[in-house]
Amino acid sequence: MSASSQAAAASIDQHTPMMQQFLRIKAEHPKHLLFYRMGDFYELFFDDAVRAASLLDITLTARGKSGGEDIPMCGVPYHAAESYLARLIRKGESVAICEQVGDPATSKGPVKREVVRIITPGTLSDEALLDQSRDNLILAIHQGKDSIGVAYIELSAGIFKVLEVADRELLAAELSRLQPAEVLYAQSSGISDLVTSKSVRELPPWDFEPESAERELNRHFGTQDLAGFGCSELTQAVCAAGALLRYVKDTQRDELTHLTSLSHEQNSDAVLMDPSTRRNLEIDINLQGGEDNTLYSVLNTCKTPMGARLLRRELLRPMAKRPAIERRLDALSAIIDNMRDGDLRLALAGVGDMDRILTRVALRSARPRDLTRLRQSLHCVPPLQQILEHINDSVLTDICLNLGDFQALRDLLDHAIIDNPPVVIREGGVIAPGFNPDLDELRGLSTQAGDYLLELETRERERTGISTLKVAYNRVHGYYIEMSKAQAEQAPVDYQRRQTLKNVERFITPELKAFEDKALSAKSRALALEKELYEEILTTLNAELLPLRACAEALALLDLLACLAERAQALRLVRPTFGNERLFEVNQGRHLVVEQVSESPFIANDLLLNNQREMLLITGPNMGGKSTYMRQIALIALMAHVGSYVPAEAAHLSTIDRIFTRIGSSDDLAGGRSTFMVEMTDTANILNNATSNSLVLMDEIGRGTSTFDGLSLAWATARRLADHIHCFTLFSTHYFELTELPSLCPNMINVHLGAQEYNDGIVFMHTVREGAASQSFGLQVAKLAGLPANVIQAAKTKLTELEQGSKQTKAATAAVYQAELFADEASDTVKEALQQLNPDQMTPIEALVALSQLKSKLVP
Ligand SMILES: Nc1ncnc2c1ncn2[C@@H]1O[C@H](COP(=O)(O)OP(=O)(O)OP(=O)(O)O)[C@@H](O)[C@H]1O
Repeated sequence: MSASSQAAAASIDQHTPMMQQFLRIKAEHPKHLLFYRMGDFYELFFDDAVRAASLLDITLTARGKSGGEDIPMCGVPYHAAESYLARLIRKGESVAICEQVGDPATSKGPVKREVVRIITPGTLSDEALLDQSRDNLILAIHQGKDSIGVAYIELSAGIFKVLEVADRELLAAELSRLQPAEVLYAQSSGISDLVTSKSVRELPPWDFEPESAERELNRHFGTQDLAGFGCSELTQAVCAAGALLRYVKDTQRDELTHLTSLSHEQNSDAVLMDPSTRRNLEIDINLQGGEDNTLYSVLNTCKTPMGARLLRRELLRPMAKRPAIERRLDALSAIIDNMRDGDLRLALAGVGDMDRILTRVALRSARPRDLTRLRQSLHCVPPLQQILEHINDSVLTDICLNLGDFQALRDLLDHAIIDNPPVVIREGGVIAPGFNPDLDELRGLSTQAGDYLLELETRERERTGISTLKVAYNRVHGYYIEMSKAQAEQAPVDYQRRQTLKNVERFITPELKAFEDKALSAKSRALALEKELYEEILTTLNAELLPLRACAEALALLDLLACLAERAQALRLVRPTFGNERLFEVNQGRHLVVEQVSESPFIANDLLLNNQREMLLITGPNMGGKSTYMRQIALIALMAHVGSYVPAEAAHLSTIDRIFTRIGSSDDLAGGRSTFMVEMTDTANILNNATSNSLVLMDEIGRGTSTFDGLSLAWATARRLADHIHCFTLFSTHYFELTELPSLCPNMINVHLGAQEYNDGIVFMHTVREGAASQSFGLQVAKLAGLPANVIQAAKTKLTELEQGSKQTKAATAAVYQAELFADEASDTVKEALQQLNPDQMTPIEALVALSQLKSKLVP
């Protein structure tokens, strides 16, 4: 039996009143670690203590007894709680923060305590707990009959969105894009296998009930129905959104007024990519799971964390609609043509993480330094507007408008908050002098105290004749007059003993006591007033939350555009053009990431895909550059759809709806799928879902199984894509048999990556040329890789043997084919005779004789 169940079993009355209070509160939060505030510590008891002590590697002790057993306990200091919380949350735990809310002075029994907030991995807003480079989402899923509803909230940025997907595949794609920190779904809804987040919560099914979900959302937004958000038809998504909103409100113990709207993410607005495509293209995470050498790492030079997070979001969900893409491209061109990216970036450098600061303002947990960073960000606005006013572009004009005019707020923050305030308001010293006359007066009393105390000290030294006498102050005992033990006997009669230490005695006099009362009350009144003023400033900011939020969004977008403009120039990128005709033409395209990391110069290559050339069959030696070429094409398409310039001399394309990739082979052992199974699942997904507007990359499919099986599967897949789906496809293969396909399918074209033999070795040209490769160079590449010479020699001998065998197999296949032609009439003797023939070892005369003998058997 666990410790807390033991406690529960033991009658609650057997516990101390404090422990009774703890158990009552804990019973309401069985799934959270309860941080129970006791003075300067948060303490944890029973199972919570055992769990937290092991997760945090802190000492587990005991406090009191329950049912005769010690009660396990551990604690963390209140002032350092954040770092402990961060560690627990990173491990997927949720923590209920229970504070003392009553006044200890007037409380009978234990002081009143309440859970004021529940911190869960998906509902973070504290700066110390958040990773500034990525969104932190909480997401809810509701499985309906025909579709799956998804809702997610990014609390720290005030984002609330819904979407619906048709099936589990698309749900997996969205989960891999959004990477939620916490996921909610209804018990036994059958989707748990798709969710990989560390923190998942199963809620009772009735939390997702449609009517109450709609009511909850309408009440929150003050709306009659959800049509204004374009969500009235989205039953499943609304169920998910209702459950999600209720959960987040419950954990935050807040009305979340900063979540001001709900928006519908339409699938048709975005270029969709499934999880393996995102992984294969190494968009923001490389194949090893790190962040370096990814498209995001090469493109991200944003000046603000908001801009960087927006860039990541956009790369994972590029735009699918041409007008939206072109608006973005126009804005980018306008910045580049006016050469203003440098100025913009300079001005943006002072902008802080305003998005997240505003959420803390809304939740009233903003700290003094949040306000100074907000002030600094608002000061960056006018110079940015000045730059933007000179550029003629509709997106930039909108940004300029949305940046807003916050003169009054700027002035308020300038006057209200000192330059470098302390971290927290608790000890005061945050509100600037001159902001509030009452505060100045109260503070004056404390400051004048310094002069008064000096004067008192001189006076008392003279009166007592003790020249080493000191007047001082400490937090526990207040003001005192101190002298050595030996001198204490000369203390006047009005000196009352306050504290005795080893070598000194401390006294208080009636005069000093009267002063202390006045000074201390001035100090505490000043502190109370300061807190009041701080709250008022938060209220003033909250009244402007909507325009401030719009300003933060505009800053993020501007940062993104300035970053893309800077990258376009630094990396020699070009503006892509979009047309209505199906086309994908690239002149001298490059792979940005390979180009950055490679020491040798990158060889640029062309591409042409159109209605007549829908599929490229790519052959060439290992290491020739097939995968690089295919990925570079997909990345160019992706960047163009983000509205970015692309690495090429020119690029003309039409919009695409999805990018699919079947690249490389990795086992999914955890998911119980072998390499070949993963390969075939990916292929099935492509064949089932690709449309004529999709871009498909197929890298060497079929290599995970036996040659004939693999060849047949690759053959049939290529034909399906070219004959029926008509998507733009890049299909690389080592099966030379496939290079015959273009003679059957006119929309397929052979291209190859060049290589040349040189002194028994190989030189890769990395250039893409029309036509099929003539040989595979496998052994040369193996030699290059350092395979021992004797192994290479043995492989050569075997290769010759196999090539011989293959010729015979081909001849035998032809013979069988012939036999089948005559199958109806052919007697068993003919079949037998055919099987015994070995055309490779026959002279022409022997062949002729055999032929005439066969004929005589068939046609007597
Ligand atoms: N266009 C290029 N310019 C310069 N270097 C390149 C180019 N393309 C590829 N490379 C280099 O060649 C290496 C091999 O490329 P890649 O993996 O694309 O070959 P591959 O043909 O797909 O090989 P395999 O068939 O073994 O999978 C890359 O790591 C890169 O360093």
